[in-house]
Amino acid sequence: MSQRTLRGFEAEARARLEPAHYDYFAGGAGDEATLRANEAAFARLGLVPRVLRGAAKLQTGVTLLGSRAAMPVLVAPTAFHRLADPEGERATARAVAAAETIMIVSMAATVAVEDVAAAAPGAELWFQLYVQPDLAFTEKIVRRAEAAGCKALVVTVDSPVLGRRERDLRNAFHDLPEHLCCENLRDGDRVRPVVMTPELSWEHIDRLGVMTSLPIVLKGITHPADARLALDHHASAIMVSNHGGRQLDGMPATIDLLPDVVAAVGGAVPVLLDGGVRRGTDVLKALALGAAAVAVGRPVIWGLAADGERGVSRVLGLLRAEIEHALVLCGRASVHELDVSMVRPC
Ligand SMILES: Cc1cc2nc3c(=O)[nH]c(=O)nc-3n(C[C@H](O)[C@H](O)[C@H](O)COP(=O)(O)O)c2cc1C
Ligand SMILES: O=C(O)C(=O)c1ccccc1
Repeated sequence: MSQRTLRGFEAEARARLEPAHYDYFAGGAGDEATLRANEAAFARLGLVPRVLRGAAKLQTGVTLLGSRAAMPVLVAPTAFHRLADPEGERATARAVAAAETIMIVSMAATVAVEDVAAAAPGAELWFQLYVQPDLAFTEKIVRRAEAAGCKALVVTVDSPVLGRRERDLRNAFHDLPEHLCCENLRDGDRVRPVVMTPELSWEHIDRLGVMTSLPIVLKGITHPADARLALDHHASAIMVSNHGGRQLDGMPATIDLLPDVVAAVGGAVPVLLDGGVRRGTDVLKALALGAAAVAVGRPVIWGLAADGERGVSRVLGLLRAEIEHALVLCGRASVHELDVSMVRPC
C-alpha cells in the first residue's frame, strides 16, 4: 500500500496497532516539541551536489568499532517489539542480518538477547544498557549480552528518570500485557522492572569500563563539554541523541546539536546520531556534518508492525536505495566522501 516511503509505513502501522501502543511508539515527552524538531531540522538543511564526477560504482559500507555495516544506518534500541509483531525482536534481527547492518538490542526487549542472537546468526548485535541501581544485577545483564555475542555496550545516559510521556499518561499505558515481559531482566524466577538510576554519573561509566572489555558507546550525549568528558572516560563512541524527543522536551534537534559535538570530539572517536532520520538524504546530511553513521528508531517499529520481518527489511531496503540514489545525485561515489561544504540552509 503506502509502503514506498518510511513515512508510508507509519500510516500502515498505525492502522494495525492498538491505539495506546501506537501512541507509546510514536509519542514524545511534554509538548512533543523535540519530537517534531528532529524531523523539521533535517527539512531545513539542503544538500548542494557536485556534478560531472562520474560516480558510477557506489560504496555505502562503514566499519564501526570493528562491526561492519553495509550502510551507515543502524537500528536504534527500541523497547517492546512484541507489541508490534509476535516474533518481535527476532524478526527485527533477521531483517537486520539480511540488510547486513547492526541492531542495538534494547535492554527492554521482549525477547531475550540470547534468543535474538540465535534467531539471526548473521546479525551484528550491540546491546543497550540502562544502568540499574543494583550494580551486581547490572553486571549480570552485561555478562548475558557478552555471552550472546554482542559487540558493544551502548549505555543510555539521557534517562536518569523517564520522560513524561503525556500520551501514555492519557492512555494509562504503563505495563506490558500479561504474556510479555522484559526478558533481559529475568532474575531467577522473577522479572525485575526496568529501573532508572537518578544518581547515574561518570563513576558508573568508569565502573562499566572495568566490568567489561566491550567498547562502550554513550548514547544521549548532546553537550560538547560532555563529549569531551566522554573521551576522558574512555568512551569508544558517542551517540548524539535526544531519545527521539521522549526524554527532555525542549531539546534542540539532534542534527542541529551534531556539529558542536563533532568539533569537541575532534575525530578521536566515531560520533553517531539518531532522531528524525526518515530519508536517505537525511543520512547524507548527518554524515556530511560529521556523523560516522545514524540510527533509526520508529521507522523500524513501523516496518515491524506493518509487515513483520518483511516490513523491517523493506524499511532498511528503502533507506539503502535512497542513500545510493542521493549519493549519485550528489556526485559522490562513497559515504566517506561527504563533507560540510555540501550542506546549506534550505
Ligand atoms: C518506542 C521507543 C522505544 C525506545 N526504547 C528505547 C530503549 O529501550 N533504550 C534506549 O536507549 N532508547 C530507546 N528509545 C530511543 C531510541 O533509541 C532512539 O534514540 C530514537 O527512537 C531515535 O529517534 P527516531 O525514532 O526519530 O528515529 C526508544 C524509542 C522509541 C520510539
Ligand atoms: O520508551 C523508551 O523510550 C524507553 O527508553 C524505555 C525505558 C524503559 C523501559 C522501556 C522503554
